[in-house]
Amino acid sequence: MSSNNQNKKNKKGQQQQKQTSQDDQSLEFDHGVGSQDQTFNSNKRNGNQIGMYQSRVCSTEFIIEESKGVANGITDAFTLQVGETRLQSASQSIVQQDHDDDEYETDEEIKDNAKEVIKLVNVHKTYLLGLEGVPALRGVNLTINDGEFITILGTSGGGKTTLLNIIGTIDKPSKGDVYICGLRIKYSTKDQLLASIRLNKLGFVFQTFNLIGSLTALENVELPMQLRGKLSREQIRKRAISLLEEVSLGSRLDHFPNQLSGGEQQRVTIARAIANNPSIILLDEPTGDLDTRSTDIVMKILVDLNVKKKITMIMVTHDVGLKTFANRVVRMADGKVNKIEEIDPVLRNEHIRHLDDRVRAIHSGNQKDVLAIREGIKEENDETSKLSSKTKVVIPDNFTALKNVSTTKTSVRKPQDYPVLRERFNK
Ligand SMILES: Nc1ncnc2c1ncn2[C@@H]1O[C@H](COP(=O)(O)OP(=O)(O)OP(=O)(O)O)[C@@H](O)[C@H]1O
Repeated sequence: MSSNNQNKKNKKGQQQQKQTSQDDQSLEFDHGVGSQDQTFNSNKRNGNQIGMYQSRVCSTEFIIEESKGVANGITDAFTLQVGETRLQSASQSIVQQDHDDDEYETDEEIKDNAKEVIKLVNVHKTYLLGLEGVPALRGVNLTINDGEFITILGTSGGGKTTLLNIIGTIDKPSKGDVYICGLRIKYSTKDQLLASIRLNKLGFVFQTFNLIGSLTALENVELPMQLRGKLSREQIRKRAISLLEEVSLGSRLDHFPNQLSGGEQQRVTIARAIANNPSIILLDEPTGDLDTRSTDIVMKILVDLNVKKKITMIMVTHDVGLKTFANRVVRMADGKVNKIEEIDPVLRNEHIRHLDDRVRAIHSGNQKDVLAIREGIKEENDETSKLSSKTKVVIPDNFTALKNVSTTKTSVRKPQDYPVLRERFNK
């Protein structure tokens, strides 16, 4: 597109905005990622003024309602509502938008940043510990494109989690610019707006699963959809079931987190994370508590979400073996990005193919195949098999208790099997 056309488009966009009943009112956003394609429109629906913020890769819908009894200037006369959650004091998030033609970027720049979903420019984060400041990030610059899989590796205390929290809007930078889907996050950005971004744009998966213990797997997955308030009860239930089926937990819907293994809990967390169709999933050590088998299953789900559904993945991990599932590896130390490594696509595809083979073998129950396929540890496998052929477990005669151990299969227990839960389940 020529810059003339772009300028015309921008001007037209500005005129259209001026013609709306929300003349000159817009969500606050600065010109950052994909700014040339950001639009703000509003129209009336069911008596509510609906605002739609849209960039090339993201969109967020808001209900703007004239609030009652507030008349201190036009920017104070609105309350921002997202889904069912009325967001108070959002008037400060709705400010004058005055685009000047010269604020738009050139065609070259448009091509360059068309797919950026995250951009951090000289980001600092200092935590206050008593009277002392703890510098966690010291000038981080990073751009992540739509659909990329990024792994963040680095030294302990290097700032990986802090960086993830800032990208996830859980924390705000002390200094520097953060753009998420084109929206600029500042220290002054209202918590309500951040909550809306989290609910609509981001999915989270943590090492510790963070499932709500008193809710079943199904209820945990339903929760973000209920908070968002866009689907009916039936639609939410149907989608939650299908998401759990997608992560092979269709038979465990009514199970509580403490009745699931670590790997299964993590799969529930992933189903919950994708419930609202996020553009980006943030993962902090998602396989940190899992054995290799569960790690493979979880990684296969994550890689599929990235490759097939084009969801951007940003994963903090200590497991160097996982780095080849990413497009790029960001290495952090002392609060800085000290290296960014591109993974050769051929190598990445090969590793993904090996992963597919291993997971297929796991599902077919052939653990021997899984070990044989596991690349990079072949020699170790050889050592292990030598060891296992030599090593014999001898049970001493006087250990009768062990000799009489029953070898019947462990049955899967349902909530009804637990007296404490039976009452709740039958309600
Ligand atoms: N809430 C906090 N208050 C004070 N200091 C903090 C806080 N969170 C993190 N820090 C400090 O910030 C620095 C970066 O911590 P961060 O957790 O981001 O590192 P990390 O790379 O994720 O470490 P690890 O790999 O050990 O999890 C560390 O020095 C840490 O002690």
